[in-house]
Amino acid sequence: MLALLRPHRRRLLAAAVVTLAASGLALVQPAVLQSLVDTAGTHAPPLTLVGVLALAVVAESLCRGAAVYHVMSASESVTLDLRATLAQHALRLPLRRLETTRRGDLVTRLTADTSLVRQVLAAGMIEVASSAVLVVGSLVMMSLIDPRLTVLTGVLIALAIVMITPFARRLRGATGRYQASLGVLGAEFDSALSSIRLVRSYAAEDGRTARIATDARRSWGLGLQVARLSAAVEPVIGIATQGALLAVLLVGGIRVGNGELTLGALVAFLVYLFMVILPTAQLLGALTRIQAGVAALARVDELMQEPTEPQGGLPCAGPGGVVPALELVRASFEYEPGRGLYDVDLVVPSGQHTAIVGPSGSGKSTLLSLLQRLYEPTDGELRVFGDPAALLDARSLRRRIDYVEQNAPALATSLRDNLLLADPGLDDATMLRALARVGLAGAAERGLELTIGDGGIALSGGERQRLAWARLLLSSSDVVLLDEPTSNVDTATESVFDALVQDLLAQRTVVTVSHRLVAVRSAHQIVVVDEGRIVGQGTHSELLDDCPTYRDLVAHDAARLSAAADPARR
Ligand SMILES: Nc1ncnc2c1ncn2[C@@H]1O[C@H](COP(=O)(O)OP(=O)(O)OP(=O)(O)O)[C@@H](O)[C@H]1O
Repeated sequence: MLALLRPHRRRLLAAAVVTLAASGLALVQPAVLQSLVDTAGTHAPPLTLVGVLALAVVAESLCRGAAVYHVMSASESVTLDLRATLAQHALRLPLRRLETTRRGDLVTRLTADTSLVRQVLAAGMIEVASSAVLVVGSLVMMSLIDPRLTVLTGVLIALAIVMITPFARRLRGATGRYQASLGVLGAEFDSALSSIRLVRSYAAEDGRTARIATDARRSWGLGLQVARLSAAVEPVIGIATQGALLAVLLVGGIRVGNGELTLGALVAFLVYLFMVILPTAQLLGALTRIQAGVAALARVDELMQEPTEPQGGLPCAGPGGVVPALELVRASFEYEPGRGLYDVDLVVPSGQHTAIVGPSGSGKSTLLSLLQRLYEPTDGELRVFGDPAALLDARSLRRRIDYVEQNAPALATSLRDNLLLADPGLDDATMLRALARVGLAGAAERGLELTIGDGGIALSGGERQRLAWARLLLSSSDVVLLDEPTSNVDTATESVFDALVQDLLAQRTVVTVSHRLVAVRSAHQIVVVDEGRIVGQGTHSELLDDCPTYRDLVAHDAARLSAAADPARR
Protein backbone atom coordinates (compact mmCIF):
# COMPACT_ATOMS: atom_id res chain seq x y z
CA MET A 1 0.00 0.00 0.00
CA LEU A 2 2.77 2.44 0.96
CA ALA A 3 4.53 1.69 -2.32
CA LEU A 4 1.34 2.69 -4.14
CA LEU A 5 1.11 5.99 -2.26
CA ARG A 6 4.77 6.96 -2.67
CA PRO A 7 4.54 8.46 -6.18
CA HIS A 8 1.72 10.73 -5.00
CA ARG A 9 3.36 11.91 -1.79
CA ARG A 10 3.44 15.60 -2.82
CA ARG A 11 -0.28 15.76 -3.33
CA LEU A 12 -0.88 13.80 -0.13
CA LEU A 13 1.47 16.15 1.74
CA ALA A 14 -0.49 19.13 0.38
CA ALA A 15 -3.69 17.45 1.57
CA ALA A 16 -2.17 16.84 5.01
CA VAL A 17 -1.08 20.49 5.31
CA VAL A 18 -4.49 21.94 4.42
CA THR A 19 -6.23 19.38 6.62
CA LEU A 20 -4.03 20.37 9.56
CA ALA A 21 -4.66 24.05 8.84
CA ALA A 22 -8.43 23.45 8.72
CA SER A 23 -8.35 21.58 12.02
CA GLY A 24 -6.24 24.30 13.64
CA LEU A 25 -8.67 26.98 12.45
CA ALA A 26 -11.60 24.94 13.79
CA LEU A 27 -9.94 24.63 17.20
CA VAL A 28 -9.43 28.41 17.47
CA GLN A 29 -13.14 29.16 17.04
CA PRO A 30 -14.56 27.90 20.39
CA ALA A 31 -11.81 29.72 22.30
CA VAL A 32 -12.76 33.02 20.58
CA LEU A 33 -16.43 32.22 21.20
CA GLN A 34 -15.69 31.73 24.91
CA SER A 35 -14.21 35.26 25.17
CA LEU A 36 -17.12 36.71 23.22
CA VAL A 37 -19.74 35.04 25.46
CA ASP A 38 -17.97 35.91 28.71
CA THR A 39 -17.63 39.61 27.75
CA ALA A 40 -21.11 39.84 26.21
CA GLY A 41 -22.88 40.43 29.55
CA THR A 42 -20.76 43.45 30.44
CA HIS A 43 -19.49 44.99 27.17
CA ALA A 44 -20.49 45.16 23.51
CA PRO A 45 -18.78 42.28 21.64
CA PRO A 46 -15.30 43.46 20.46
CA LEU A 47 -15.39 43.78 16.66
CA THR A 48 -11.88 42.39 16.26
CA LEU A 49 -12.93 39.12 17.94
CA VAL A 50 -16.03 38.87 15.72
CA GLY A 51 -13.79 39.51 12.69
CA VAL A 52 -11.31 36.83 13.80
CA LEU A 53 -14.15 34.36 14.27
CA ALA A 54 -15.63 35.09 10.82
CA LEU A 55 -12.21 34.84 9.19
CA ALA A 56 -11.49 31.50 10.90
CA VAL A 57 -14.83 30.08 9.69
CA VAL A 58 -14.21 31.13 6.07
CA ALA A 59 -10.55 30.01 6.06
CA GLU A 60 -11.43 26.63 7.61
CA SER A 61 -14.06 25.97 4.92
CA LEU A 62 -11.63 26.87 2.13
CA CYS A 63 -8.97 24.59 3.60
CA ARG A 64 -11.44 21.69 3.85
CA GLY A 65 -12.38 22.15 0.17
CA ALA A 66 -8.72 22.10 -0.84
CA ALA A 67 -8.12 18.97 1.28
CA VAL A 68 -11.03 17.14 -0.37
CA TYR A 69 -9.65 18.00 -3.82
CA HIS A 70 -6.08 16.91 -3.05
CA VAL A 71 -7.03 13.64 -1.38
CA MET A 72 -9.60 12.70 -4.02
CA SER A 73 -7.30 13.45 -6.92
CA ALA A 74 -4.45 11.54 -5.24
CA SER A 75 -6.73 8.55 -4.63
CA GLU A 76 -7.87 8.60 -8.27
CA SER A 77 -4.23 8.56 -9.35
CA VAL A 78 -3.39 5.73 -6.95
CA THR A 79 -6.37 3.74 -8.30
CA LEU A 80 -5.23 4.41 -11.85
CA ASP A 81 -1.77 3.04 -11.02
CA LEU A 82 -3.30 0.05 -9.25
CA ARG A 83 -5.57 -0.81 -12.19
CA ALA A 84 -2.82 -0.40 -14.76
CA THR A 85 -0.39 -2.53 -12.73
CA LEU A 86 -3.02 -5.17 -12.06
CA ALA A 87 -4.04 -5.41 -15.73
CA GLN A 88 -0.41 -5.66 -16.82
CA HIS A 89 0.27 -8.33 -14.19
CA ALA A 90 -2.84 -10.36 -15.04
CA LEU A 91 -2.04 -10.37 -18.75
CA ARG A 92 1.43 -11.72 -17.97
CA LEU A 93 0.34 -14.60 -15.76
CA PRO A 94 1.19 -18.03 -17.17
CA LEU A 95 -1.31 -19.08 -19.85
CA ARG A 96 -2.34 -22.20 -17.92
CA ARG A 97 -3.19 -20.05 -14.88
CA LEU A 98 -5.43 -17.84 -17.04
CA GLU A 99 -7.02 -20.85 -18.73
CA THR A 100 -7.95 -22.39 -15.42
CA THR A 101 -9.50 -19.30 -13.85
CA ARG A 102 -12.87 -17.65 -14.48
CA ARG A 103 -12.49 -14.40 -16.38
CA GLY A 104 -15.34 -12.66 -14.53
CA ASP A 105 -13.46 -12.97 -11.25
CA LEU A 106 -10.41 -11.26 -12.71
CA VAL A 107 -12.63 -8.51 -14.12
CA THR A 108 -14.24 -7.95 -10.71
CA ARG A 109 -10.83 -7.61 -9.10
CA LEU A 110 -9.83 -4.97 -11.64
CA THR A 111 -13.10 -2.99 -11.39
CA ALA A 112 -15.18 -3.49 -8.21
CA ASP A 113 -12.30 -4.27 -5.84
CA THR A 114 -10.14 -1.38 -6.98
CA SER A 115 -13.19 0.92 -6.62
CA LEU A 116 -13.47 -0.07 -2.96
CA VAL A 117 -9.78 0.61 -2.48
CA ARG A 118 -10.26 4.06 -4.03
CA GLN A 119 -13.19 4.79 -1.77
CA VAL A 120 -11.04 3.98 1.26
CA LEU A 121 -8.27 6.20 0.05
CA ALA A 122 -10.59 9.09 -0.73
CA ALA A 123 -13.10 9.00 2.11
CA GLY A 124 -11.05 7.02 4.61
CA MET A 125 -7.85 8.99 4.51
CA ILE A 126 -9.39 12.46 4.64
CA GLU A 127 -11.80 11.49 7.39
CA VAL A 128 -9.19 9.70 9.45
CA ALA A 129 -6.59 12.45 9.11
CA SER A 130 -8.85 15.42 9.83
CA SER A 131 -10.89 13.61 12.49
CA ALA A 132 -7.83 12.45 14.40
CA VAL A 133 -6.37 15.97 14.56
CA LEU A 134 -9.69 17.49 15.62
CA VAL A 135 -10.35 14.88 18.29
CA VAL A 136 -6.91 15.16 19.87
CA GLY A 137 -6.88 18.98 19.63
CA SER A 138 -10.37 19.29 21.11
CA LEU A 139 -9.60 16.93 23.97
CA VAL A 140 -6.54 19.05 24.84
CA MET A 141 -8.63 22.26 24.78
CA MET A 142 -11.40 20.61 26.81
CA SER A 143 -8.97 19.42 29.46
CA LEU A 144 -7.70 23.02 29.76
CA ILE A 145 -11.28 24.19 30.36
CA ASP A 146 -12.46 21.37 32.67
CA PRO A 147 -10.35 18.24 33.23
CA ARG A 148 -13.05 16.30 35.08
CA LEU A 149 -15.68 16.78 32.39
CA THR A 150 -13.06 15.78 29.83
CA VAL A 151 -12.33 12.48 31.61
CA LEU A 152 -16.07 11.69 31.66
CA THR A 153 -16.36 12.31 27.91
CA GLY A 154 -13.17 10.34 27.16
CA VAL A 155 -14.44 7.28 29.05
CA LEU A 156 -17.70 7.22 27.08
CA ILE A 157 -15.87 7.46 23.75
CA ALA A 158 -13.31 4.80 24.69
CA LEU A 159 -16.18 2.46 25.64
CA ALA A 160 -17.79 2.98 22.23
CA ILE A 161 -14.52 2.18 20.45
CA VAL A 162 -14.00 -1.01 22.47
CA MET A 163 -17.53 -2.18 21.63
CA ILE A 164 -17.19 -1.45 17.92
CA THR A 165 -13.80 -3.10 17.33
CA PRO A 166 -15.01 -6.75 17.07
CA PHE A 167 -17.73 -5.73 14.59
CA ALA A 168 -15.17 -3.97 12.41
CA ARG A 169 -13.03 -7.10 12.31
CA ARG A 170 -15.96 -9.31 11.31
CA LEU A 171 -16.96 -6.72 8.74
CA ARG A 172 -13.63 -7.14 7.02
CA GLY A 173 -14.17 -10.90 6.62
CA ALA A 174 -17.76 -10.42 5.45
CA THR A 175 -16.75 -7.82 2.87
CA GLY A 176 -14.04 -10.12 1.51
CA ARG A 177 -16.63 -12.88 1.02
CA TYR A 178 -19.06 -10.39 -0.55
CA GLN A 179 -16.47 -9.17 -3.08
CA ALA A 180 -15.52 -12.79 -3.93
CA SER A 181 -19.19 -13.59 -4.55
CA LEU A 182 -19.36 -10.65 -6.97
CA GLY A 183 -16.47 -12.27 -8.84
CA VAL A 184 -18.41 -15.53 -9.16
CA LEU A 185 -21.53 -13.65 -10.31
CA GLY A 186 -19.54 -11.74 -12.93
CA ALA A 187 -17.94 -14.96 -14.17
CA GLU A 188 -21.31 -16.72 -14.59
CA PHE A 189 -22.77 -13.76 -16.51
CA ASP A 190 -19.65 -13.49 -18.67
CA SER A 191 -19.84 -17.19 -19.52
CA ALA A 192 -23.52 -16.92 -20.54
CA LEU A 193 -22.85 -13.85 -22.70
CA SER A 194 -19.81 -15.30 -24.42
CA SER A 195 -21.76 -18.39 -25.45
CA ILE A 196 -25.05 -16.60 -26.12
CA ARG A 197 -25.65 -18.34 -29.46
CA LEU A 198 -25.37 -21.74 -27.83
CA VAL A 199 -27.63 -20.63 -24.97
CA ARG A 200 -30.24 -19.26 -27.43
CA SER A 201 -30.21 -22.21 -29.78
CA TYR A 202 -30.89 -24.63 -26.91
CA ALA A 203 -33.44 -22.19 -25.37
CA ALA A 204 -31.30 -22.36 -22.25
CA GLU A 205 -31.84 -18.73 -21.16
CA ASP A 206 -33.94 -19.75 -18.15
CA GLY A 207 -31.39 -22.29 -16.93
CA ARG A 208 -28.52 -19.81 -17.23
CA THR A 209 -30.64 -17.04 -15.66
CA ALA A 210 -31.42 -19.34 -12.72
CA ARG A 211 -27.70 -19.95 -12.14
CA ILE A 212 -26.95 -16.23 -12.35
CA ALA A 213 -29.86 -15.52 -9.98
CA THR A 214 -28.51 -18.11 -7.52
CA ASP A 215 -25.13 -16.38 -7.54
CA ALA A 216 -26.84 -12.98 -7.23
CA ARG A 217 -28.82 -14.30 -4.24
CA ARG A 218 -25.61 -15.52 -2.63
CA SER A 219 -24.15 -12.01 -3.05
CA TRP A 220 -27.36 -10.54 -1.65
CA GLY A 221 -27.09 -12.77 1.45
CA LEU A 222 -23.49 -11.75 2.00
CA GLY A 223 -24.44 -8.10 1.35
CA LEU A 224 -27.09 -8.38 4.08
CA GLN A 225 -24.47 -9.80 6.43
CA VAL A 226 -22.31 -6.73 5.72
CA ALA A 227 -25.38 -4.50 6.28
CA ARG A 228 -26.17 -6.20 9.62
CA LEU A 229 -22.63 -5.72 10.87
CA SER A 230 -22.56 -2.09 9.73
CA ALA A 231 -25.96 -1.52 11.36
CA ALA A 232 -24.77 -3.01 14.65
CA VAL A 233 -22.17 -0.26 14.84
CA GLU A 234 -24.71 2.59 14.49
CA PRO A 235 -26.58 2.26 17.85
CA VAL A 236 -23.28 2.07 19.73
CA ILE A 237 -22.19 5.33 18.11
CA GLY A 238 -25.60 6.92 18.81
CA ILE A 239 -25.66 5.96 22.50
CA ALA A 240 -22.09 7.16 23.06
CA THR A 241 -22.83 10.49 21.32
CA GLN A 242 -26.07 11.25 23.10
CA GLY A 243 -24.70 10.00 26.40
CA ALA A 244 -21.64 12.26 26.24
CA LEU A 245 -23.76 15.29 25.29
CA LEU A 246 -26.32 14.77 28.02
CA ALA A 247 -23.65 14.09 30.66
CA VAL A 248 -21.77 17.28 29.77
CA LEU A 249 -24.96 19.37 29.76
CA LEU A 250 -26.01 17.98 33.13
CA VAL A 251 -22.66 18.16 34.94
CA GLY A 252 -21.59 21.36 33.17
CA GLY A 253 -24.95 23.08 33.91
CA ILE A 254 -24.61 22.25 37.60
CA ARG A 255 -21.06 23.62 37.64
CA VAL A 256 -22.12 26.88 35.97
CA GLY A 257 -24.93 27.17 38.55
CA ASN A 258 -22.33 26.68 41.34
CA GLY A 259 -20.10 29.33 39.78
CA GLU A 260 -17.28 26.81 39.15
CA LEU A 261 -17.47 27.36 35.38
CA THR A 262 -18.31 30.46 33.30
CA LEU A 263 -21.10 30.28 30.75
CA GLY A 264 -18.56 31.04 27.99
CA ALA A 265 -16.42 28.10 29.14
CA LEU A 266 -19.41 25.73 29.04
CA VAL A 267 -20.36 26.95 25.54
CA ALA A 268 -16.76 26.48 24.37
CA PHE A 269 -16.61 23.04 26.02
CA LEU A 270 -19.82 22.00 24.24
CA VAL A 271 -18.52 23.16 20.89
CA TYR A 272 -15.28 21.20 21.50
CA LEU A 273 -17.39 18.23 22.50
CA PHE A 274 -19.10 18.33 19.12
CA MET A 275 -15.68 18.51 17.55
CA VAL A 276 -14.87 15.26 19.35
CA ILE A 277 -18.19 13.48 18.82
CA LEU A 278 -18.80 14.15 15.13
CA PRO A 279 -15.26 13.33 13.97
CA THR A 280 -15.22 10.24 16.25
CA ALA A 281 -18.42 9.01 14.62
CA GLN A 282 -16.85 9.79 11.23
CA LEU A 283 -13.66 8.07 12.30
CA LEU A 284 -15.51 4.92 13.34
CA GLY A 285 -17.53 4.97 10.11
CA ALA A 286 -14.32 5.44 8.16
CA LEU A 287 -12.74 2.53 10.02
CA THR A 288 -15.55 0.19 8.92
CA ARG A 289 -15.14 1.42 5.34
CA ILE A 290 -11.40 0.92 5.66
CA GLN A 291 -12.01 -2.69 6.75
CA ALA A 292 -14.02 -3.20 3.54
CA GLY A 293 -11.26 -1.61 1.49
CA VAL A 294 -8.60 -3.72 3.18
CA ALA A 295 -10.57 -6.86 2.22
CA ALA A 296 -10.76 -5.65 -1.39
CA LEU A 297 -7.08 -4.75 -1.37
CA ALA A 298 -6.30 -8.27 -0.12
CA ARG A 299 -8.03 -9.73 -3.21
CA VAL A 300 -6.08 -7.40 -5.48
CA ASP A 301 -2.87 -8.20 -3.65
CA GLU A 302 -3.49 -11.95 -3.87
CA LEU A 303 -3.45 -11.68 -7.66
CA MET A 304 -0.43 -9.36 -7.66
CA GLN A 305 1.54 -11.91 -5.59
CA GLU A 306 1.08 -14.65 -8.18
CA PRO A 307 4.20 -15.16 -10.26
CA THR A 308 3.99 -14.00 -13.85
CA GLU A 309 5.69 -15.76 -16.74
CA PRO A 310 9.45 -15.35 -16.36
CA GLN A 311 10.33 -11.87 -17.63
CA GLY A 312 13.62 -10.82 -19.22
CA GLY A 313 16.26 -13.08 -20.70
CA LEU A 314 18.33 -12.89 -23.86
CA PRO A 315 16.83 -11.44 -27.03
CA CYS A 316 15.87 -14.12 -29.53
CA ALA A 317 18.61 -14.10 -32.18
CA GLY A 318 16.55 -15.21 -35.16
CA PRO A 319 17.73 -17.34 -38.07
CA GLY A 320 21.46 -17.57 -38.66
CA GLY A 321 23.41 -20.39 -40.28
CA VAL A 322 21.68 -23.69 -40.82
CA VAL A 323 20.44 -24.45 -37.30
CA PRO A 324 16.85 -25.69 -37.08
CA ALA A 325 14.27 -22.95 -36.53
CA LEU A 326 12.63 -24.83 -33.67
CA GLU A 327 13.49 -27.99 -31.82
CA LEU A 328 11.76 -29.92 -29.05
CA VAL A 329 14.06 -32.26 -27.16
CA ARG A 330 12.34 -35.06 -25.18
CA ALA A 331 9.67 -32.52 -24.32
CA SER A 332 6.54 -33.36 -22.34
CA PHE A 333 3.61 -31.28 -21.20
CA GLU A 334 0.67 -32.45 -19.12
CA TYR A 335 -2.72 -30.77 -18.54
CA GLU A 336 -3.62 -33.53 -16.12
CA PRO A 337 -2.39 -37.10 -15.70
CA GLY A 338 -2.66 -38.93 -19.02
CA ARG A 339 -3.63 -35.82 -20.99
CA GLY A 340 -0.99 -33.88 -22.87
CA LEU A 341 2.13 -34.59 -24.92
CA TYR A 342 4.91 -36.99 -24.01
CA ASP A 343 8.58 -37.42 -25.02
CA VAL A 344 8.42 -35.28 -28.12
CA ASP A 345 11.59 -35.07 -30.22
CA LEU A 346 10.95 -32.76 -33.12
CA VAL A 347 13.18 -30.72 -35.42
CA VAL A 348 11.55 -27.96 -37.47
CA PRO A 349 14.08 -27.09 -40.22
CA SER A 350 14.48 -23.42 -41.17
CA GLY A 351 12.78 -22.30 -44.36
CA GLN A 352 10.80 -25.52 -44.74
CA HIS A 353 7.18 -26.53 -44.42
CA THR A 354 6.45 -28.93 -41.54
CA ALA A 355 2.91 -30.32 -41.35
CA ILE A 356 1.43 -31.84 -38.20
CA VAL A 357 -1.41 -34.32 -38.65
CA GLY A 358 -3.25 -36.72 -36.35
CA PRO A 359 -6.66 -37.73 -35.08
CA SER A 360 -8.81 -35.24 -33.18
CA GLY A 361 -7.59 -34.70 -29.59
CA SER A 362 -4.20 -36.30 -30.29
CA GLY A 363 -2.21 -33.21 -29.17
CA LYS A 364 -1.53 -31.17 -32.34
CA SER A 365 -2.62 -27.78 -30.95
CA THR A 366 -0.74 -28.49 -27.73
CA LEU A 367 2.37 -29.10 -29.82
CA LEU A 368 2.00 -25.66 -31.48
CA SER A 369 1.53 -24.05 -28.04
CA LEU A 370 4.80 -25.63 -26.91
CA LEU A 371 6.56 -24.40 -30.05
CA GLN A 372 5.57 -20.77 -29.30
CA ARG A 373 6.40 -21.28 -25.60
CA LEU A 374 2.83 -20.52 -24.62
CA TYR A 375 3.22 -23.54 -22.34
CA GLU A 376 6.52 -24.38 -20.67
CA PRO A 377 7.44 -28.07 -21.13
CA THR A 378 7.18 -29.96 -17.85
CA ASP A 379 10.12 -32.07 -19.05
CA GLY A 380 12.70 -31.64 -21.80
CA GLU A 381 13.24 -28.34 -23.61
CA LEU A 382 12.41 -26.12 -26.56
CA ARG A 383 15.23 -24.62 -28.63
CA VAL A 384 14.67 -21.62 -30.84
CA PHE A 385 17.27 -21.04 -33.56
CA GLY A 386 19.65 -23.19 -31.52
CA ASP A 387 19.21 -21.37 -28.18
CA PRO A 388 17.39 -22.93 -25.21
CA ALA A 389 14.06 -21.08 -25.06
CA ALA A 390 14.24 -20.96 -21.25
CA LEU A 391 17.16 -18.49 -21.57
CA LEU A 392 15.34 -16.25 -24.04
CA ASP A 393 13.01 -13.35 -23.40
CA ALA A 394 9.56 -14.86 -24.06
CA ARG A 395 8.18 -11.71 -25.74
CA SER A 396 11.16 -11.33 -28.05
CA LEU A 397 10.85 -15.04 -28.91
CA ARG A 398 7.13 -14.71 -29.73
CA ARG A 399 7.74 -11.70 -31.93
CA ARG A 400 9.75 -14.03 -34.18
CA ILE A 401 7.02 -16.67 -34.23
CA ASP A 402 3.48 -15.97 -35.47
CA TYR A 403 0.76 -18.26 -34.22
CA VAL A 404 -2.68 -18.38 -35.80
CA GLU A 405 -4.97 -20.29 -33.46
CA GLN A 406 -7.79 -22.60 -34.48
CA ASN A 407 -10.81 -20.46 -35.48
CA ALA A 408 -8.49 -17.43 -35.63
CA PRO A 409 -10.05 -15.27 -32.88
CA ALA A 410 -9.93 -11.52 -33.56
CA LEU A 411 -9.58 -8.68 -31.04
CA ALA A 412 -12.94 -6.99 -30.44
CA THR A 413 -11.71 -3.65 -31.75
CA SER A 414 -11.06 -2.05 -35.16
CA LEU A 415 -9.72 -3.79 -38.25
CA ARG A 416 -6.74 -1.45 -37.97
CA ASP A 417 -5.89 -2.56 -34.41
CA ASN A 418 -6.10 -6.20 -35.46
CA LEU A 419 -3.60 -5.61 -38.25
CA LEU A 420 -1.30 -3.38 -36.20
CA LEU A 421 -0.66 -6.38 -33.94
CA ALA A 422 1.68 -7.52 -36.71
CA ASP A 423 3.64 -4.27 -36.67
CA PRO A 424 2.56 -1.03 -34.93
CA GLY A 425 4.31 1.08 -37.59
CA LEU A 426 2.24 -0.06 -40.58
CA ASP A 427 0.67 2.52 -42.89
CA ASP A 428 -2.91 2.33 -44.17
CA ALA A 429 -2.01 1.58 -47.79
CA THR A 430 0.05 -1.48 -46.81
CA MET A 431 -2.75 -2.79 -44.59
CA LEU A 432 -5.37 -2.29 -47.32
CA ARG A 433 -3.16 -4.14 -49.83
CA ALA A 434 -2.84 -7.10 -47.46
CA LEU A 435 -6.63 -7.21 -46.93
CA ALA A 436 -7.19 -7.19 -50.69
CA ARG A 437 -4.64 -9.99 -51.14
CA VAL A 438 -6.59 -12.31 -48.82
CA GLY A 439 -9.98 -11.40 -50.31
CA LEU A 440 -11.11 -8.99 -47.58
CA ALA A 441 -11.26 -5.90 -49.80
CA GLY A 442 -15.02 -5.72 -49.08
CA ALA A 443 -14.45 -5.26 -45.35
CA ALA A 444 -11.61 -2.84 -46.06
CA GLU A 445 -13.95 -0.66 -48.17
CA ARG A 446 -15.86 0.08 -44.97
CA GLY A 447 -12.67 1.57 -43.56
CA LEU A 448 -9.92 0.38 -41.25
CA GLU A 449 -11.84 1.87 -38.31
CA LEU A 450 -14.55 -0.75 -38.80
CA THR A 451 -15.19 -2.26 -35.37
CA ILE A 452 -15.39 -6.01 -35.27
CA GLY A 453 -16.70 -8.39 -32.61
CA ASP A 454 -18.14 -7.24 -29.27
CA GLY A 455 -20.31 -4.23 -30.19
CA GLY A 456 -19.17 -4.12 -33.83
CA ILE A 457 -19.81 -6.22 -36.95
CA ALA A 458 -19.44 -9.96 -36.57
CA LEU A 459 -16.86 -11.52 -38.90
CA SER A 460 -17.61 -15.00 -40.18
CA GLY A 461 -15.18 -17.79 -39.24
CA GLY A 462 -13.69 -17.67 -42.75
CA GLU A 463 -13.31 -13.87 -42.62
CA ARG A 464 -11.51 -14.11 -39.29
CA GLN A 465 -9.14 -16.67 -40.79
CA ARG A 466 -8.45 -14.41 -43.76
CA LEU A 467 -7.85 -11.47 -41.40
CA ALA A 468 -5.25 -13.64 -39.63
CA TRP A 469 -3.61 -14.45 -42.99
CA ALA A 470 -3.45 -10.71 -43.75
CA ARG A 471 -1.67 -10.22 -40.43
CA LEU A 472 0.83 -12.91 -41.41
CA LEU A 473 1.59 -11.04 -44.64
CA LEU A 474 2.23 -7.88 -42.64
CA SER A 475 4.37 -9.37 -39.92
CA SER A 476 8.11 -9.80 -40.17
CA SER A 477 8.28 -13.00 -38.11
CA ASP A 478 10.65 -15.82 -39.03
CA VAL A 479 8.35 -18.72 -38.20
CA VAL A 480 4.63 -19.13 -38.82
CA LEU A 481 2.54 -21.63 -36.83
CA LEU A 482 -0.91 -22.25 -38.29
CA ASP A 483 -3.61 -24.32 -36.60
CA GLU A 484 -6.24 -25.52 -39.10
CA PRO A 485 -5.85 -22.29 -41.11
CA THR A 486 -8.44 -23.17 -43.77
CA SER A 487 -11.06 -24.95 -41.65
CA ASN A 488 -13.71 -22.28 -42.34
CA VAL A 489 -13.07 -21.29 -45.97
CA ASP A 490 -14.35 -22.67 -49.28
CA THR A 491 -12.26 -24.62 -51.78
CA ALA A 492 -11.51 -21.56 -53.94
CA THR A 493 -10.17 -19.69 -50.92
CA GLU A 494 -8.12 -22.74 -49.90
CA SER A 495 -6.08 -22.29 -53.07
CA VAL A 496 -5.50 -18.60 -52.19
CA PHE A 497 -4.10 -19.87 -48.91
CA ASP A 498 -1.93 -22.54 -50.53
CA ALA A 499 -0.36 -19.84 -52.74
CA LEU A 500 0.16 -17.68 -49.66
CA VAL A 501 2.04 -20.50 -47.91
CA GLN A 502 4.33 -20.83 -50.94
CA ASP A 503 5.04 -17.07 -50.73
CA LEU A 504 5.69 -17.27 -46.99
CA LEU A 505 8.11 -20.16 -47.53
CA ALA A 506 10.35 -17.92 -49.62
CA GLN A 507 11.46 -16.24 -46.39
CA ARG A 508 9.99 -18.09 -43.43
CA THR A 509 9.57 -21.42 -41.74
CA VAL A 510 5.99 -22.69 -41.82
CA VAL A 511 4.36 -25.22 -39.48
CA THR A 512 0.75 -26.15 -40.16
CA VAL A 513 -1.71 -28.36 -38.33
CA SER A 514 -4.23 -29.64 -40.83
CA HIS A 515 -6.94 -32.21 -41.33
CA ARG A 516 -6.74 -31.52 -45.10
CA LEU A 517 -4.18 -34.16 -45.94
CA VAL A 518 -4.14 -33.35 -49.66
CA ALA A 519 -2.83 -29.90 -48.80
CA VAL A 520 0.10 -31.17 -46.75
CA ARG A 521 1.36 -33.87 -49.11
CA SER A 522 3.95 -31.51 -50.52
CA ALA A 523 5.27 -30.48 -47.06
CA HIS A 524 8.99 -31.07 -46.54
CA GLN A 525 8.17 -33.18 -43.51
CA ILE A 526 4.96 -34.50 -42.01
CA VAL A 527 4.72 -35.28 -38.30
CA VAL A 528 2.04 -37.73 -37.17
CA VAL A 529 0.72 -37.35 -33.61
CA ASP A 530 -1.47 -39.91 -31.89
CA GLU A 531 -2.55 -40.08 -28.24
CA GLY A 532 -0.03 -37.48 -27.15
CA ARG A 533 3.00 -39.01 -28.86
CA ILE A 534 4.77 -38.60 -32.19
CA VAL A 535 4.19 -41.88 -34.04
CA GLY A 536 5.64 -41.02 -37.44
CA GLN A 537 7.84 -38.44 -39.13
CA GLY A 538 8.89 -38.15 -42.81
CA THR A 539 7.64 -37.26 -46.27
CA HIS A 540 4.25 -38.30 -47.59
CA SER A 541 5.62 -41.33 -49.44
CA GLU A 542 7.86 -42.40 -46.52
CA LEU A 543 4.94 -42.27 -44.13
CA LEU A 544 2.65 -44.17 -46.50
CA ASP A 545 5.25 -46.95 -46.32
CA ASP A 546 5.98 -46.96 -42.57
CA CYS A 547 3.21 -45.30 -40.57
CA PRO A 548 -0.12 -47.16 -40.17
CA THR A 549 -1.76 -44.15 -38.42
CA TYR A 550 -0.85 -41.95 -41.40
CA ARG A 551 -2.22 -44.52 -43.86
CA ASP A 552 -5.51 -44.55 -41.88
CA LEU A 553 -5.67 -40.76 -41.91
CA VAL A 554 -5.06 -40.64 -45.67
CA ALA A 555 -7.68 -43.34 -46.28
CA HIS A 556 -10.27 -41.47 -44.19
CA ASP A 557 -9.49 -38.19 -45.93
CA ALA A 558 -9.82 -39.82 -49.37
CA ALA A 559 -13.17 -41.38 -48.37
CA ARG A 560 -14.38 -37.99 -47.11
CA LEU A 561 -13.36 -36.24 -50.33
CA SER A 562 -14.97 -38.84 -52.60
CA ALA A 563 -18.18 -38.74 -50.51
CA ALA A 564 -18.22 -34.96 -50.90
CA ALA A 565 -17.68 -35.26 -54.67
CA ASP A 566 -20.29 -38.02 -55.20
CA PRO A 567 -23.79 -36.49 -55.15
CA ALA A 568 -25.39 -39.93 -54.77
CA ARG A 569 -23.64 -40.45 -51.41
CA ARG A 570 -24.43 -37.02 -50.02
N1 LIG B 1 -6.75 -26.31 -21.83
C1 LIG B 1 -6.84 -27.63 -21.66
N2 LIG B 1 -7.04 -28.16 -20.44
C2 LIG B 1 -7.12 -29.51 -20.25
N3 LIG B 1 -7.00 -30.40 -21.25
C3 LIG B 1 -6.79 -29.93 -22.48
C4 LIG B 1 -6.71 -28.53 -22.76
N4 LIG B 1 -6.50 -28.36 -24.09
C5 LIG B 1 -6.46 -29.59 -24.61
N5 LIG B 1 -6.62 -30.52 -23.66
C6 LIG B 1 -6.62 -32.01 -23.85
O1 LIG B 1 -5.35 -32.36 -24.40
C7 LIG B 1 -5.50 -33.29 -25.45
C8 LIG B 1 -4.89 -32.76 -26.74
O2 LIG B 1 -5.62 -31.61 -27.13
P1 LIG B 1 -5.25 -30.78 -28.44
O3 LIG B 1 -6.17 -29.61 -28.49
O4 LIG B 1 -3.80 -30.51 -28.44
O5 LIG B 1 -5.60 -31.84 -29.55
P2 LIG B 1 -5.70 -31.64 -31.14
O6 LIG B 1 -4.98 -32.78 -31.74
O7 LIG B 1 -5.27 -30.27 -31.52
O8 LIG B 1 -7.27 -31.82 -31.36
P3 LIG B 1 -8.20 -31.25 -32.56
O9 LIG B 1 -7.71 -31.85 -33.83
O10 LIG B 1 -9.54 -31.78 -32.19
O11 LIG B 1 -8.10 -29.78 -32.50
C9 LIG B 1 -7.00 -33.55 -25.56
O12 LIG B 1 -7.27 -34.73 -24.84
C10 LIG B 1 -7.65 -32.38 -24.89
O13 LIG B 1 -8.87 -32.74 -24.26
